[in-house]
Amino acid sequence: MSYNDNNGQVDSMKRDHATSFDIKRLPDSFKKFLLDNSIDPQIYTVANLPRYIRINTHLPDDKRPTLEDLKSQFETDKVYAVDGIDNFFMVQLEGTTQRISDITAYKNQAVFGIDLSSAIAVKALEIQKDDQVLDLCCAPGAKLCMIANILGKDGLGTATGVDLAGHRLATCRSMLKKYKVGEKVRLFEADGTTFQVPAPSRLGNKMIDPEESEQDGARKRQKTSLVEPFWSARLLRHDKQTSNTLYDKVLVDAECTHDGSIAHILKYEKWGWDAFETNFMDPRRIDNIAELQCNLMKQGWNMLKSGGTMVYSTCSLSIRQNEDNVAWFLNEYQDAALEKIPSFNLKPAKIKQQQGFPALQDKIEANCLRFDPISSSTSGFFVARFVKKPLFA
Ligand SMILES: C[S@@+](CC[C@H](N)C(=O)[O-])C[C@H]1O[C@@H](n2cnc3c(N)ncnc32)[C@H](O)[C@@H]1O
Repeated sequence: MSYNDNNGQVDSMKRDHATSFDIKRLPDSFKKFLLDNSIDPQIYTVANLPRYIRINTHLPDDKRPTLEDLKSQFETDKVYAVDGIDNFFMVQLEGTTQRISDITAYKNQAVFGIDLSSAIAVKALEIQKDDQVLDLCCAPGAKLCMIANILGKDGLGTATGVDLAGHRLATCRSMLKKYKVGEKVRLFEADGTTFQVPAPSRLGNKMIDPEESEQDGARKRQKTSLVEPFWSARLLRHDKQTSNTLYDKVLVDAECTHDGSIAHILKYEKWGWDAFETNFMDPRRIDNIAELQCNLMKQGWNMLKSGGTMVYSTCSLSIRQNEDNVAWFLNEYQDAALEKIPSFNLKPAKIKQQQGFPALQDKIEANCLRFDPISSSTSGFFVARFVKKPLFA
């Protein structure tokens, strides 16, 4: 492992990978899935990946742990600030008995765990304090907490989280409350492929969109029926859903086969691979997931302002759910421009070859990011960022 610890910042993520899992134990259908997607099965043998935490910046400065506090609480010097992502730290836990949940900063809600690849997806939204942000698949909510944290307490920015699963949204609500970051957040239990609630028009007694007049609102109020939120912060509770306002930023962190989440896949060792095959490897299930992802991207785009940014991400490493979907989207939406995303200290994996639109391959390779345990020492993750251009500029 080589780190430059001069000022506590990560210089290089090169590390020796310990192995813990015999890939011969993976079921045949999954091995075929990996082969079809040119995914190296060795990624499932990588153990002791670094862990990542974000400081809860809703807390006042004197309640936030410093790098030295974190080293002392983790009982290791191997804690590093991630260069380029404020308030974000990597910790190498092997050799210590501590877990993230053991440290005082975690117990005081001063830090939360979130993988660096996920943080890069949130960072790619380039959230500003007045942004209206839509998170179309928000539960259980680590990215939504980070979004709320970046929006901060000043400004007119809000976050709207949507998820189909009520029980997962309940976890999300608990997280927002636990970290006390939900004062400008609302949640909807809804299908993201048809979700049409506009960005809120008011934050408490402040107008978010000054061009939206009361009269317009009253006229539209007669036509629209209110979609009841699953949960809403007090400041957003009386939104009449009558604005015409679309969102500045949309995150589509789509439902996927989760094959990039090594910890998730290895749980099936205990649960039984049969359940994994039924849940994820059935070809009809994979077709349906890819179609769902395209429909989520479509609706995310419909709800995005001109000039706005949409980030698409999955924790799958399959071509079908990543490069193929990006190519499909670029071909479908002439107003979509793919933008390069900084990878910070991480060394991304190679972008795979999609089949549908060969002319778009160079653009996808130049702009999208793939992460995996071997290349980047993170969970498997894919991120693409689109900006909505004016159609007839
Ligand atoms: C990868 S997880 C999202 C993780 C989340 N962004 C986070 O950071 O914790 C995908 C989520 O999509 C939700 N989902 C599945 N189908 C959906 C749909 N049609 N509309 C909205 N959410 C959906 C699932 O319930 C699941 O919570």
